[in-house]
Amino acid sequence: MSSGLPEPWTVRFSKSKRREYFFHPETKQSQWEEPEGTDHQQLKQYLAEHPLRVRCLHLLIKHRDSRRPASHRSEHITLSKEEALQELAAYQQRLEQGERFEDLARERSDCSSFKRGGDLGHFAHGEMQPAFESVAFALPVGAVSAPVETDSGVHLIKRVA
Ligand SMILES: O=C(O)CN(Cc1ccccc1)C(=O)c1nc(-c2ccccc2)[nH]c1C(=O)O
Repeated sequence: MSSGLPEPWTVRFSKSKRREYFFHPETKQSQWEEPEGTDHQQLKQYLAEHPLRVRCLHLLIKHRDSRRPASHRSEHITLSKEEALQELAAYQQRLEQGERFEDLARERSDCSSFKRGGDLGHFAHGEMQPAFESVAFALPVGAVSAPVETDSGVHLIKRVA
């Protein structure tokens, strides 16, 4: 679907100003106003279907091959990736049985976000590891991912906004 922006303009999210801005990848020009010739209605429709940022919870289980195999739970994580995936599958079942994602993340996540029930807040493209980002942005609001592997470990991701 077209963004309604004249080529090759793109739309990005400014974290500092917490709003979208427009960027021309060739001239490197950026501006707050919609570029000349933008189809405003099409841009609004596009942004409704292609959010510039999402908000997710996640439950991270680290293993011995994680980039930093340590967390608030263990100074030296020796779990294999296989064992971590098996543990994650058990958490998927508990979610399917109705337990709250936040409670399970608080109970088990190796990420420092455990104390916030796994809440990572809002993030835009380019802020998370690629595998994490692509799954997070593809999730419908309210949905939980299948296990996702990153350099940090293995994750379940729930999109909340
Ligand atoms: O990968 C590394 O070298 C170390 N990290 C990165 C990190 C460390 C502390 C805070 C946030 C991210 C982690 O292992 C890590 N990654 C995450 C993470 C990964 C994907 C999405 C959100 C958080 N959390 C943690 C953590 O310890 O708390």
